[in-house]
Amino acid sequence: MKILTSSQAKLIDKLTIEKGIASETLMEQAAFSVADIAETFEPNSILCVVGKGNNAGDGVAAGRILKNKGYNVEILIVGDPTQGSPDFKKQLEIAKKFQINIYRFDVDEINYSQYDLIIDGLIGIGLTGEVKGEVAEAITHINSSGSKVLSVDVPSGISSDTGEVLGTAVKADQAVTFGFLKIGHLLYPAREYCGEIKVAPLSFDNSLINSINRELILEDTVKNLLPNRPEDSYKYKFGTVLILAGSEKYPGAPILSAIGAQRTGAGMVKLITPGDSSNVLALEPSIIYRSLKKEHFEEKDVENLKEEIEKSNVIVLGPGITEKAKGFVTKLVDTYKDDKLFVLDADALSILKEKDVKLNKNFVITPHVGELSKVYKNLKNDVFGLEEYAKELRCTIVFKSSTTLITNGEKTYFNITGNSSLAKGGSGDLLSGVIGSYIAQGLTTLQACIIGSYVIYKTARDLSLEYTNYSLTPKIIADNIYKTIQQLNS
Ligand SMILES: NC(=O)C1=CN([C@@H]2O[C@H](COP(=O)(O)OP(=O)(O)OC[C@H]3O[C@@H](n4cnc5c(N)ncnc54)[C@H](OP(=O)(O)O)[C@@H]3O)[C@@H](O)[C@H]2O)[C@@H](O)CC1
Ligand SMILES: [K+]
Repeated sequence: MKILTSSQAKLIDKLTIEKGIASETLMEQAAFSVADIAETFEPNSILCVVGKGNNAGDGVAAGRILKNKGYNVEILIVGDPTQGSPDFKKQLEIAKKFQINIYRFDVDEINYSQYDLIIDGLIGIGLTGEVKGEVAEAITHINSSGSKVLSVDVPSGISSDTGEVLGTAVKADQAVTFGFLKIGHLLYPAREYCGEIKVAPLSFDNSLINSINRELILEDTVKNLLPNRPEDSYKYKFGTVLILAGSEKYPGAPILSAIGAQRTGAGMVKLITPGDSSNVLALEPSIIYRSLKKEHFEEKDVENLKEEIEKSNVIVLGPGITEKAKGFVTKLVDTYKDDKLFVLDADALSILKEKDVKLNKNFVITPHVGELSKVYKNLKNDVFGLEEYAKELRCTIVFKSSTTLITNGEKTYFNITGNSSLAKGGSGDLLSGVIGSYIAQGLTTLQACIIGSYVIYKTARDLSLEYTNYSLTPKIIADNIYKTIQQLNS
């Protein structure tokens, strides 16, 4: 499912109209979908609260369709309708002919609570700046009405490009958008304001779809990425993952990475760690394990580990290493950046603090919000900034957040499969191992991040029904990864 910015949506709209599909036709289609979804609320009475742009046009047209079907519908206009968009004004003229009561926010007193359903057609993708004045007041009324709310396109007040609340926003039970999702639907806080999101079809010109470089990760996207596993194969065919992780202080993190790699199909998983993570063998004896018996990795270990490094396909570097291993990370990356594939996680990311650090397409980095803010800046709602950073570093970034973003600067994937069960120490360690495993099995770094994150997040989502988001742990997720792989393989 492709994801658009507001300007891409406007462009697709414009190009479709240029090909001869009238804007009225698109609006009628949009309004029909809004009306269809409104009916699922089984309302007796409906208030369409509209502004004066085309989002309002959709709202008025949906109201008229519902009125025509026999529902008790009224319309409330916020703003001066004489200043409205041409399509909005047209819809208003039509609505008048259907004997709908039309009120004005600045004139009429409305009891918002008397309606079972409010259709929010105040502002859609045309939002510019913070919501103020009458529109802000109307949003407050909608939110305190106690009525069900269906937002047209996006909840009014939500930025469709960042998911931020600009001033104030409508809290919807459902939002119906057209043709494609918008970035704003998928990021917090907007995800909480949208409620359930429906994507209704519209006769858009689809020739532009291939040029849209942002996409939501769905099961179908991932199914195609599951690496082939021919019967006639041997372990080296599925790659060797070398996990360089842990320290005396953090012996658990490398265990999770190693199990993650082993349980997702890598041919061989080697774990080398400074501390004592020997428990890994009790959990998964097939992992090759060695301890350097010291507090943390040191620069000279790069030379000591030469053989293991050179025999590996991909190196997962960072979980639990502490900042004391920085010299080791810098040397390892400098020495092998052109020859090996890398997944850099946790304290390995501290090398990004250095000025002018350049990675390359061999690298995946997996920062969470805090880690990225330390080495770069806070990009929580800034997809464009993240894409720029990936381009600058020339690598693939997995930005772990309530909506995880995966980008190489050219293409960006949104993962909304996870939940708060993953907001725990250890989830990231597990994920880094899984991504390493898929790279070892021959996927591109981008593909490995897509399937790797999906496998962990989907497993977590399914398990949290039983375990709850509180009690689910990365180890339990690791033990159940096979269930998600089974689903993908069916
Ligand atoms: N593919 C498509 O594109 C299709 C689009 N369609 C629909 O069109 C919608 C886009 O319509 P759009 O471009 O007319 O903009 P829209 O969302 O109505 O907002 C403009 C209005 O908001 C107001 N306003 C803005 N900022 C404000 C603020 N901070 N505070 C207060 N007011 C503010 C602004 O007021 P003004 O600044 O002009 O005074 C103006 O009146 C889209 O979301 C979808 O529903 C469908 O019909 C089918 C195909
Ligand atoms: K809206």
